[in-house]
Amino acid sequence: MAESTAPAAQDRRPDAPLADDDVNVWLDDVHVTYRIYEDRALRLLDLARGKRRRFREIQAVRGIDLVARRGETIGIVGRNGSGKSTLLQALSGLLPVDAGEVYARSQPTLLGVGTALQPNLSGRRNVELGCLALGMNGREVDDAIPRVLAFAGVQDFGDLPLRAYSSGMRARLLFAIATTVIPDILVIDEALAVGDEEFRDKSRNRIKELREGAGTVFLVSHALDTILDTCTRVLWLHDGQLRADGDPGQVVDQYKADVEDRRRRAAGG
Ligand SMILES: Nc1ncnc2c1ncn2[C@@H]1O[C@H](COP(=O)(O)OP(=O)(O)OP(=O)(O)O)[C@@H](O)[C@H]1O
Repeated sequence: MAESTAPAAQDRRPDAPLADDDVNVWLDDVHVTYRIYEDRALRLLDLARGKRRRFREIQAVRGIDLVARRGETIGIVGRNGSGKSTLLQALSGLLPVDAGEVYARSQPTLLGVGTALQPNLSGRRNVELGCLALGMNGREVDDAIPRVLAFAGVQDFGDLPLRAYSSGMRARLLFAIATTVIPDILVIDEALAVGDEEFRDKSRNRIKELREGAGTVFLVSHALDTILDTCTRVLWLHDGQLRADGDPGQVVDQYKADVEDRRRRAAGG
């Protein structure tokens, strides 16, 4: 059973936890289901025969309750397909929920490996567009460009199109853009894992600054060392549900023990 910091049942009013100034995000019994239509050829055949389209439902997130406070860096661990990315997208407002509610004090900034940068535009231009999207004015953008390129370590590549960057360089630039303005709520999906060791240290420090700036950071990663180094609290997601929520060391140990157990059982031991 997860030790959840979810609000008590009698507090389930829309604004109950948000009345507390320290609460940045509140997930109230959130469910997300994907509906996937089967093979296109079969679908056309079904339509021709007047049958209804066949689909499968995948309940990726099943009833998550969570209260996230300022100053928390919340790691999310779990095996492949356990619903981590889906939860981050729902939390960031990019995916509709089927049931439950997501409350956030401000728009979360989602930083993921797949987040869009424009491959045919230069690094400089991508920084410019990113900073404008974050609400900076022209002068702030001009100031930010060299700083962001330098933080990402791509100052010598500023004029080259992004397609000439390695995937690590792109991830570094994305991280640098998203963290120029300190967001209240930063959501990171594996992005740290892409940078090299030196950049991981820089991004870890940057996350610490964000946390000290009283923001809330969510971080999904399979790199448990990064989770332990960075997070103040860890959630373990399993089959779309919370298995544990609490102290990073304890939750990561429980998760590792479960992985080991599964490995032994799979090996027939
Ligand atoms: N766009 C999608 N359409 C349909 N099903 C999806 C989609 N994205 C994810 N799923 C399904 O939802 C479930 C949760 O996937 P999700 O990507 O959230 O897991 P995850 O824990 O982030 O996995 P990983 O560690 O592999 O990145 C999986 O069963 C997956 O097959």
